[in-house]
Amino acid sequence: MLTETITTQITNALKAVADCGTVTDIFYVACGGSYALMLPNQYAVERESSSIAGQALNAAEFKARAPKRLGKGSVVILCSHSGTTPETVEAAKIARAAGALTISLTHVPGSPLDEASEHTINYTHAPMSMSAEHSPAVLARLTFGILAAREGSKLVVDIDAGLAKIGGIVDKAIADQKEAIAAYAEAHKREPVIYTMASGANYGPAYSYAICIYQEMQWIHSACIHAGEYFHGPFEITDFDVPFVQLVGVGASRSVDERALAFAQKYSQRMTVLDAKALGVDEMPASVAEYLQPLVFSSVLRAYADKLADAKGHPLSVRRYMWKMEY
Ligand SMILES: N[C@@H]1[C@@H](O)[C@H](O)[C@@H](COP(=O)(O)O)O[C@@H]1O
Repeated sequence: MLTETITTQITNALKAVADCGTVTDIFYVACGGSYALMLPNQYAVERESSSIAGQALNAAEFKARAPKRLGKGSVVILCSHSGTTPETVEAAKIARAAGALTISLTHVPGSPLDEASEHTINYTHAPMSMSAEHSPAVLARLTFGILAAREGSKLVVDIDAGLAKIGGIVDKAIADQKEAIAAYAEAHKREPVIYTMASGANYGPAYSYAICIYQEMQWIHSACIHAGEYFHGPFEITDFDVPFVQLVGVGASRSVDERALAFAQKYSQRMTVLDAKALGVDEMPASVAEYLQPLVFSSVLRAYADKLADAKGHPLSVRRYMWKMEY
């Protein structure tokens, strides 16, 4: 059941996009886990739009890079869960000053990001579940809503149909994976290093898992390896005892994932493989499954993270520096 507020907020933001004289660029700007949510949207714009360029940038990089194309023809979509990350708030101010239309996602109404942006969407937050009102779903609705408004794309209809099913798909996938999740947590609770690997739209959730779950929340050394880049450096660290979590997606980049998996499985005995097909992603319309699969992966991966945190006795909420030290 969609709440009136979130749908109205999205509708109002999309109306503003439709009313713009021209839209040549969408900049997706955020930090950390919120930035990772943007990456599948950049991917979708690159795959589907003939007239709009999509670019996802860390908010500090957005300020430093000062894209020359930023201006009246730009829509800048920002996200900060807390609404307080200074780089993201400043990016909203920079975007507005440049004449861009700013649309922000935050969980906290009245937060500095909310105040700094023309349009705000206050999404639902409930890890290990998914709905059309969770932040990555809101981003997909915005991205495909913009493509509908500016280019007449019909895919937003399929996005809505996919999102109507996504809660059930995620619940079933997590239930089906219960034993695999428990086995993974036991087998990895003392690992000092775990790599993640993915490509295409799934690079975002794999990146988020490496930096937010392993590094930030579990203090495990990690890096996210792009499956296509694996053969151009990273594969040299592969060994029988080196653990990887690999996401194998549906859609255009699946062959990139499969090539990396075939090699990694030959030399590592520590591969944890999550295949979108086994997670029920194919139940969504084929036209958009590759754009919505990150929502399934991120929810299932969160279930893996929760169990690992339990097995390690290291709660996901513990930080040494974040929100405690000056940075
Ligand atoms: N895992 C994320 C971090 O990566 C991020 O830096 C921080 C602030 O993010 P936000 O701007 O979304 O509040 O929150 C979370 O802990």
